[in-house]
Amino acid sequence: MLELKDICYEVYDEVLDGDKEILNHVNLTVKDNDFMVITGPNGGGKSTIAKMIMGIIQPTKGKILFNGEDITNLSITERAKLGIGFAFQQPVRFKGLFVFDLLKFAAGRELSVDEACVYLSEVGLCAKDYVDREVNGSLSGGELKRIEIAMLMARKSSLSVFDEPEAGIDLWSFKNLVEVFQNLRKETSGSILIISHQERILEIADTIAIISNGEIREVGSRDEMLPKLMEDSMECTCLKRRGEKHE
Ligand SMILES: Nc1ncnc2c1ncn2[C@@H]1O[C@H](COP(=O)(O)OP(=O)(O)OP(=O)(O)O)[C@@H](O)[C@H]1O
Repeated sequence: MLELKDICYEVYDEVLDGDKEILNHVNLTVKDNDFMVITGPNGGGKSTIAKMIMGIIQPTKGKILFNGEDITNLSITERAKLGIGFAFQQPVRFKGLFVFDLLKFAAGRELSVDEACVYLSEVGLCAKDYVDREVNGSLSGGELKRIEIAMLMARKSSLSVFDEPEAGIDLWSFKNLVEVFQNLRKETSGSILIISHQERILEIADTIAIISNGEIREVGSRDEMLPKLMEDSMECTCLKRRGEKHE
């Protein structure tokens, strides 16, 4: 499905007055129908990988293959057409558009209001209050985040990438969010890649990858990786345990 091959990413850093290495020879494979969670300490390079998969930034070195096709130089739109969907850590506001329009565009087909309402309800929004809302500054960060997740549900991408879906979601709704991902997995035939620090999201993964300092440290099955992460979380703060606040 998705292969990152020897990916490096460098940016010019004014403070250093030189190149700063953000990703260092990253190799990672997301298999068909895999539910992978990438985790690791802040600043490790997780969002950078997500942005690279979507085509928002280009690697300095290396290749990205999607179903065997080299997509390294394809635009965001071209990748979306191939079936890669992305939910941002900080969702974008689209002034002048309404929630229903966004869901319809995301689905890429005719969508009834009833269907749109099902997606909104699934992400814990009272559908009748939101379907006609404009996607402007009046929506809170948490509301936008949920609308974005509903968009990916409507899109049914063959690869759905979520960057910290828990950010801005209150603890009350978080349990539902975990259920949303479990349902998404049951209902879609594609792969899911989630960037997360949350234990409860890691618990529903098939595969867990750990990245720190721009390098993949370890990749393995949930059963293999969770005990190690739990041990590490006693020593560091990279993993948020049950009941901890999501920021
Ligand atoms: N354009 C850039 N210029 C300079 N530094 C950058 C740039 N993009 C990313 N970085 C740095 O690269 C590192 C990795 O950033 P990234 O956002 O990928 O981390 P992350 O693992 O997603 O962190 P978090 O868990 O806090 O969201 C950080 O130290 C960040 O400051």
